[in-house]
Amino acid sequence: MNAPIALTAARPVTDSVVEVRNLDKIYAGTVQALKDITVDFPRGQLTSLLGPSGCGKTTLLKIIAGLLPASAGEVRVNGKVVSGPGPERAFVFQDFALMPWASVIKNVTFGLEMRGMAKAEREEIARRSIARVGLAGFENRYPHELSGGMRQRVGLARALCVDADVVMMDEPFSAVDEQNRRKFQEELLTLVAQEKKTFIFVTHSIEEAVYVSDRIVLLSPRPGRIAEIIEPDINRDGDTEAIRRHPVYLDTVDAIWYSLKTYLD
Ligand SMILES: Nc1ncnc2c1ncn2[C@@H]1O[C@H](COP(=O)(O)OP(=O)(O)OP(=O)(O)O)[C@@H](O)[C@H]1O
Repeated sequence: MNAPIALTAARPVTDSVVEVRNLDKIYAGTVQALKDITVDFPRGQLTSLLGPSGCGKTTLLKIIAGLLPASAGEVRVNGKVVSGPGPERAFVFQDFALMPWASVIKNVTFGLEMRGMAKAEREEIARRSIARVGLAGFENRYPHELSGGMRQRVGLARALCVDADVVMMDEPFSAVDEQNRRKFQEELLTLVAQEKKTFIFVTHSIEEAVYVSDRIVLLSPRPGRIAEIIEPDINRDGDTEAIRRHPVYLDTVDAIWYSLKTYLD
């Protein structure tokens, strides 16, 4: 079988927020999760990390977040070497990591409270970000009173309210049903356009990556290496529903599937 189309190769990055250089990760001295990863994340864009299960997507994201040390190589954010978490980076966890005993607003203000911000100011900021993710009116509810999709929004509101340059999301839509997943993907596009932040998004769904990403970093199976970097040439300014029927969307999904399939054969 021939590849359906050539993938649109990425252009060189001129303004990167995050620079990853020659990164290796070896767990417990034996499991090589990542090998010689060098990649740039352009400012204001959404970049997806895509690849088969176990290829090191979460590992790479956590190293960029400063939650996990690299075994070799380095990450720079706005030119500064990462040695731990920092206020310019926010992380949305796969399970949203909400505090079950705390209300929505308390969960959202947590990061600001850690920074020592006064209560009135942090609550005002939190209310704004809760509204931005469509949860106005739910400030005093508790996580167990919310659906999976709403909990996901709380996790996102918490990441937005710390006003980080870089928002990292680890499979944020994996716990919601297909209909909500589509809705969130559309909302994410609006958010990326409005927020002018740099988003790094982990997914193992090819369709999702092509739908939401300006740039897709395709990783090979473990040890994860950069297989390809793709920039789907899709205009995302207009009707978000139309993207899924766009010939470039369909061809790019096919071409990535073909590319990943070579690893499975
Ligand atoms: N703490 C750990 N100790 C040892 N090995 C680990 C550890 N964490 C992850 N690994 C291994 O490293 C590899 C990469 O894991 P990682 O979770 O980054 O992959 P992933 O691409 O995010 O996977 P998935 O799509 O299934 O979430 C896997 O083989 C995993 O088993």
